[in-house]
Amino acid sequence: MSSTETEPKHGGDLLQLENVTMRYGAIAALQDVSLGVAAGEVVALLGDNGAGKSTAIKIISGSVKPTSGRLVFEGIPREFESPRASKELGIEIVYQDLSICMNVDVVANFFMGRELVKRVLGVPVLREREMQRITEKVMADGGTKVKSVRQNAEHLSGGQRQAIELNRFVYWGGKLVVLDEPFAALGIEQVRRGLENIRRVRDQGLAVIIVTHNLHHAFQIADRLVVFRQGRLVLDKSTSDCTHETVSQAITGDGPPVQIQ
Ligand SMILES: Nc1ncnc2c1ncn2[C@@H]1O[C@H](COP(=O)(O)OP(=O)(O)OP(=O)(O)O)[C@@H](O)[C@H]1O
Repeated sequence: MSSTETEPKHGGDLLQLENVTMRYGAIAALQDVSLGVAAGEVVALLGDNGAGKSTAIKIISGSVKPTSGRLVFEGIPREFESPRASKELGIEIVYQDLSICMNVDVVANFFMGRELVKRVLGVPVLREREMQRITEKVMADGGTKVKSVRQNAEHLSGGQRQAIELNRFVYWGGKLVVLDEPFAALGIEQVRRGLENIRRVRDQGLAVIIVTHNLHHAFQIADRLVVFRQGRLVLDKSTSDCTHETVSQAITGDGPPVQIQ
């Protein structure tokens, strides 16, 4: 009897993990996982501690290589040999606040790395005023208000910092963003704004993966819910076809076995 409940494969035209297994010695962090993500879709990855969620996003980001299986991005099998390689393809992993630099302003955060690389390569760089203008415009287009883009990021709220991440991602031509526990440190109003930010980038045709332990948030924002348990993918369904109960049962393995497809 199978304990996996999946629907006919969804989308998946942007990123596909095909039969991916990841072993750490005797531990199988992921076992034969196949998962697709389409452009314009929000997918929530759920599962108890140690279920394999972080391993999945590490593989997508190129931080670790799977023991076996294939990654296909935009229809082409890829070797994601490094986080930089996946970034160049338009894949961004956002760990809680980690990629925002607190002691510089919003403009610097917005252009961090990118303009610096150009400078090193000797490519003409944007003037400071032009960078400020672009930052202001992209933040305004993204519906994010900050008092001044010359403020240090440390003076911004968690929600505003998250908005910088997403706006920056859109501006630099990102295609798939992975948000690891995006609402963990946010208050109710900030979560509401965060959900709006995510809907906006999704509506712009980007793919979003959210890793979360919060079922309520997953139901609010995700088009699809994917549950891992002990390294296996045990549920992959449209959110509208799930209930809190069925998802909780898939996470814990309690209750009647899920339906075989
Ligand atoms: N570098 C590693 N070396 C050995 N075992 C690892 C390593 N990374 C992860 N594991 C193991 O792989 C399994 C899956 O871990 P993973 O971090 O992917 O789970 P998770 O679903 O993200 O959990 P959490 O919600 O607690 O972050 C766990 O049993 C974990 O102990």
